[in-house]
Amino acid sequence: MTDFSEWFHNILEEAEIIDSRYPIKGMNVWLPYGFQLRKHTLEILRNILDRDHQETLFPLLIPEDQLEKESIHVKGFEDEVYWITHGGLTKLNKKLALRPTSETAMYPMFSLWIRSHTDLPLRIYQIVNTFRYETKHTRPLIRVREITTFKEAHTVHETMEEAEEQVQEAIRLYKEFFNTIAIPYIITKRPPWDKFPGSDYTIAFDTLLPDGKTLQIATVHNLGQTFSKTFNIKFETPTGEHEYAYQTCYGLSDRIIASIIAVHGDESGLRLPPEVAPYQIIIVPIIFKEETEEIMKACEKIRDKLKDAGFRVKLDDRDIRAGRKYYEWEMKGAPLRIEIGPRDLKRNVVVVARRDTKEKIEIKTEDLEEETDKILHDITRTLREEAWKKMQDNIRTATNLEEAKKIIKEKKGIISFPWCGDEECGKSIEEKIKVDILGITEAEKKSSCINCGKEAEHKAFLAKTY
Ligand SMILES: Nc1ncnc2c1ncn2[C@@H]1O[C@H](COS(=O)(=O)NC(=O)[C@@H](N)CS)[C@@H](O)[C@H]1O
Ligand SMILES: [Mg+2]
Ligand SMILES: [Zn+2]
Repeated sequence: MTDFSEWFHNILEEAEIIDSRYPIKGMNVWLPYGFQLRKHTLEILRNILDRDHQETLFPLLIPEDQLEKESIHVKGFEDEVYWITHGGLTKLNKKLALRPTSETAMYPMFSLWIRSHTDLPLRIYQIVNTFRYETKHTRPLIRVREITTFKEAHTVHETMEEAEEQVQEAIRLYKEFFNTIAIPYIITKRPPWDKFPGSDYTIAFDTLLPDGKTLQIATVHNLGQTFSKTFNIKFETPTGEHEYAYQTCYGLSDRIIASIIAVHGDESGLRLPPEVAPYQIIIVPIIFKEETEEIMKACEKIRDKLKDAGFRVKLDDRDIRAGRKYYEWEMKGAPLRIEIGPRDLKRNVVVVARRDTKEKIEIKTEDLEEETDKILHDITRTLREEAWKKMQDNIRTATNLEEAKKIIKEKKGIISFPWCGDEECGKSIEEKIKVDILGITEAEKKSSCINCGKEAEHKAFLAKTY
């Protein structure tokens, strides 16, 4: 893990997550094993969202005049939009954009759908690919040009209070999601210069990667009435007036998979939380010439029993050395491995090896389902606690710029500091010590700003970021 970037790129290939040899920069192929990891991750996300959102699907292409309606929004994306100019040999009379995000695809339709307060609140989401011509260094899963797993939720409300409540609800459901996949986060309100283009404000979830840089893994935006005024999303109130609606949107992307890989990985490769692992249990027969038949029978019986109990289990019966199998499934992050040899068979036990702690446990065969379930839950808890501790051990406080500079130079990580909140002061901090201000959290006891000395009513965080 000395060179995280190298480790990350290698493991994506070795664990067969994606193939980045596709001949367009920033666009990659999901390989079957990686696709299953993505599929199980999205299942968890959908189960959470489907409680009070409805899933939809909008067209990929956005007419130029629609994309450009909201001036601040389009300004924020103008250098990232991919354009389509031809249909076959025919030049299109107006360019079509590949959605970089779908506000301008959705909101003209919302304007048609929403007439009365009885049509509100509207809460929809889609999980699609979006396209951003990223000019900064692209990196698989972390900064891609085709964002293949872009979950965007968009909500419409009668009042600002309801929109505020929806922002809090989005934060709650993201916390539940990240806790389920054992990813730690810090939540801050982005500085005004870093909020989503066209939004009133942006709340962001950042996690810390092993190289001490933070990754923005989800964002929640309060859009106020900016887009409803631009796209004429109005509703008739119970007393017959016509009001512009209040909106929010919240998104996450392939970076979720990047964080599962990066945060939980170790020298031997991936360590996947059982909730998302393509295989939760790998059975490896320990074969000795004379008793092959019996061993295989016992393994198949145990595989069927665990499958019936609802686990994702694979019997690795390839004709290769057991040690090769151990290496491979440790590298691919399978949470549990079950070894069954002649001695175990005689004593009616199996040996279970945990991927998170690498400890081996002997379990009576008849207790296997119950014990497996307990151990898998314990693996998620262990991964979550370890990841939270690693992140919290790397949040340090600086009371002056020199201190902040020193910590960033030596350790990177996240730095909490008192900040006045002024834009030019914030920008000068970013300039002076080459960091990004992640944002502010709830106001803390008054102190003086790390940079300008004025009264600081914010506790802010800064870090080197992706
Ligand atoms: N080039 C990229 N590659 C991978 N993930 C990205 C990229 N750009 C943004 N993301 C992720 O996508 C999330 C949502 O993007 S966003 O611009 O912040 N927000 C939106 O687009 C809103 N419309 C959310 S519905 C970000 O928080 C970030 O985690
Ligand atoms: Mg961007
Ligand atoms: Zn200041």
